[in-house]
Amino acid sequence: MAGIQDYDFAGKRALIRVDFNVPLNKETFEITDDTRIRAALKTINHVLDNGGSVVLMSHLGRPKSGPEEKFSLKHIVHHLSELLNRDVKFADDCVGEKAWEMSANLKPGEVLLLENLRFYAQETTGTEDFAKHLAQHGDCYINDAFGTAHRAHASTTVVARFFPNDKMFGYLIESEIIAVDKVLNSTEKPLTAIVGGAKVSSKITIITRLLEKVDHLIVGGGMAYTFVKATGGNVGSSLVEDDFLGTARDILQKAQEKGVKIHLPVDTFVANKFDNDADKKLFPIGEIPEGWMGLDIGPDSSTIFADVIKQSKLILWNGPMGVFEFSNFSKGTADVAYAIVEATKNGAYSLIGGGDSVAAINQFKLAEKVSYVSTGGGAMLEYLEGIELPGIRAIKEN
Ligand SMILES: Nc1ncnc2c1ncn2[C@@H]1O[C@H](COP(=O)(O)OP(=O)(O)O)[C@@H](O)[C@H]1O
Ligand SMILES: O=C(OP(=O)(O)O)[C@H](O)COP(=O)(O)O
Repeated sequence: MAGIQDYDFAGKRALIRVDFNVPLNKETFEITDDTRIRAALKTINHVLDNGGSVVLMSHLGRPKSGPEEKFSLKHIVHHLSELLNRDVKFADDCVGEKAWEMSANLKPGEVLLLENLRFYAQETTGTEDFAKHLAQHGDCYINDAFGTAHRAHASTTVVARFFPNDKMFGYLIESEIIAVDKVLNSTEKPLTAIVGGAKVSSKITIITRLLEKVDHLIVGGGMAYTFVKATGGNVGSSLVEDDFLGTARDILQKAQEKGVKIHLPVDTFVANKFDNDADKKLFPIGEIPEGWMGLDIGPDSSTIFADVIKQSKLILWNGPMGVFEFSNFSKGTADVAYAIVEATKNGAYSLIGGGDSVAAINQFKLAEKVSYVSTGGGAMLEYLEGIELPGIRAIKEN
C-alpha cells in the first residue's frame, strides 16, 4: 500500500473512486448538497498539483438496469469544474474504446469524469473483467469514497487487485477513519444511535448488529413503518419492506434481551400523496388509514426522541426522520437535529453521516454545531460495528 502524501504522481493518471452520489433536484437535476464533492477536492487537487492527471469514477443513485438520464454523472460536471477551477472532461461511458482513449490522452493537470459505474450490473456484482476494464484508465488507484467503502463492488474493491504497488487511500478516507475511530474507541455512555431514511433493506441488518453497542436506538423516517407493521400496526401506504418484517421483530426481541431501549415514533404526519402540497394529517402511529402515507414523525415523537438525545453522551445519526426535502414534512428531522445540537453544547459527542442526512443538517444550517459530519451513512454505521470495510481492506491487503 502506497501513501498519497509520498507517492510521485508526475506524468501519471490517477484513477480515483469518489462518492459523488449527491442529492439532485428531481426536476432540474441541480445538485442540492455538494458536501461529498467538496470533500473529494483535496485529493484531486493534490494529484493535479503534483504533476498528475485525474480520472474520476463514481456511482449516482441506484439505477435498475442500464443508463437513466436522472442518474447521469453529466449533471455533476459543471459544478465540479467550478469547484476545481478548471475544465472537466466527461466520458459518457465508464468503459469502452472511447472512454479509454479519453483517459489515455489526458495530459498532466487534466481531469476526466466517467459516466455512472452502476449503469453496468457488473459494478455491483464485482465482476473481475469489469474491474480490469476500469483499471485500464489509470496508472495508480486511489480510493476516496468513504460513503461507499462498505460495498464490495468492482470499483471499490476488485479494481485494487490490478494496482498491487500503486493503490492508496485519498485524504477523505484517511480523515474519516480518524474521526470514526475516535467514536469506535470511546467508552462514553449512554450511546444513542438514531436511524431513519429510506434504505430499509440495506440498513436494517446493520441495526441488528448495532444492538451489541448501543444503549438507546431511535428508529424514525421511512425505516420506522416496517417496525410498526411488524408489531401489528396499520401503516397505510407508507414505505414498508415486507420481506424484513421478521428482521424487525427479531431486532425488537433482541433489544429486549440485551437491555437496549428502542424508541419508535408514537405519532406521524401522513399525506395522501408523495408531494409537499399533499393533504396533511396527524395520526397515532399504527393507525394510518388506507391511502395515506407517513412522511414525518409527529410532535410527541419529537419530544420523546429529543429527551433521549439530550441525556446521551455519544450520538450517532444516519437517516432523516421524514421527507425533509418537503418543507411541510421537515419538522421532525429539524427537531432531532436541534436536540443533537443541544446535547453537543452540553458535552456530548455527535457524529452525523449519510448523503441525505448531511443535506438535512446543512439545510437547517447546523453542520457547524455538531461534533463531526461524515460523508458516509451506512458506511459509518458499518465501520462502527468494528468490522473492516471491504473498500478499506482492499487497499490494505497485499
Ligand atoms: N417516511 C418516509 N417515507 C419515504 N421516504 C422517507 C421517509 N423518511 C425519510 N425518507 C427519505 O429518506 C431519504 C434518505 O434516506 P437514506 O439514503 O437512507 O439516508 P442517508 O443518505 O442520510 O444515508 C431522504 O431522501 C428522505 O426523503
Ligand atoms: O449514499 C450512500 O450511502 P448512504 O445513503 O448510507 O449515505 C452511498 O453513496 C452508498 O450508496 P448505496 O447505498 O446505494 O450503495
